[in-house]
Amino acid sequence: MTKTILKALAGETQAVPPIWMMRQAGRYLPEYRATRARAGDFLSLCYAPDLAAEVTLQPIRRYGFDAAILFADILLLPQALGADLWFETGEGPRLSTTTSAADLGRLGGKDDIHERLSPVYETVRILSRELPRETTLIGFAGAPWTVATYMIAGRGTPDQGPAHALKAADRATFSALIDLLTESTIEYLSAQVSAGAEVIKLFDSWAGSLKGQDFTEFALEPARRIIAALKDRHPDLPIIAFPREAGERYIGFAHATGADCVAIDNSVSAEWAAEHVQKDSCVQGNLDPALLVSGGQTLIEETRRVVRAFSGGPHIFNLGHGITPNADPDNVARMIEAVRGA
Ligand SMILES: Cc1c2[nH]c(c1CCC(=O)O)Cc1[nH]c(c(CCC(=O)O)c1C)Cc1[nH]c(c(CCC(=O)O)c1C)Cc1[nH]c(c(C)c1CCC(=O)O)C2
Repeated sequence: MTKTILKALAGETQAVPPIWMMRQAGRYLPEYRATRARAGDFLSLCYAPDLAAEVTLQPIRRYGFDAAILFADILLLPQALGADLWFETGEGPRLSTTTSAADLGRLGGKDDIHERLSPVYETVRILSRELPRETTLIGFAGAPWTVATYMIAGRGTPDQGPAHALKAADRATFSALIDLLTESTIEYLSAQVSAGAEVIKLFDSWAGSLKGQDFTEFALEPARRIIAALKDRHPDLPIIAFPREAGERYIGFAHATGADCVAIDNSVSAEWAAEHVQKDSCVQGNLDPALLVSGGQTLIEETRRVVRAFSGGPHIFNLGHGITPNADPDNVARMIEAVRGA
């Protein structure tokens, strides 16, 4: 039996699309909040393999999703390279900033990351033993540009201003940081695959703020390098790329990078993505996560609309971005019913 997610990634059109959800292990679930309280804080949860595996399994038990995504965070990699990382309650991540050649020189190299990240690999090993046979295990990392935006600013920013400023002022240092992240991401993801991850997803959450040649150089090209290196080491590995809010640049992204699937945010319509993106590859997406807060008949109709729009080709049902903490867990069940019963 081939798993439904792997069939979609191999290009198969299925009558009922497989389904999972970005941030499916998260604060909207009471059982997640309880395990997180046991761990103490978010980073302790990421580095405790038994508890990280437990929260990964919670949405699988509750909803029977077709895929589980490793519980970790894209900012563990900069921490493994030597950046300080902490989370301010209610505000989000904080990091020591990397904005000069001297800062870059203080970071470790691509082969120095594994000791710090070994608990993540252990989480993957536990999950590959404990997941149901039909469930696919997805590993992930942030794409170099997105991770760099946090390292340069030391926090999340609405417009990635500090990263754009460094790119303009000191392109050599900026490019060296992107290169270090590209090389380290290859090692990190390859270790996840060796530990048992069956699919890899590359999150470029801020790809949409790169325009023109910058998009080519800092979103497309690093993704291409990471995907080529991973497929060289693990020839059958399927890879999902998520250049969020890439708009027109979604077109041809799979072909140019070698990705097997492109995840689509909800700033474009499913009908547009079916016509322009799904013709080249599997697509994943793109229900508006806000519908899981508001629910009602609109949630059911929009869910059916996404399924219908993508029904002519390979499709993995998902949201356009992560589910939010204020979403209603019952709405998730209603959405799944609308996909599977549609
Ligand atoms: C930009 C980014 C980050 N992390 C991630 C991204 C890329 C995807 C995206 O755009 O959402 C990716 C991520 N973060 C998390 C996962 C786990 C797997 C999943 O369920 O999808 C994944 C794949 C757990 C998490 N990562 C985080 C949480 C919430 C932490 C908590 O429990 O308090 C979770 C479940 C924290 C986090 N981590 C990050 C931020 C900005 C925040 C704070 C925002 C928030 O609080 O929601 C960085």
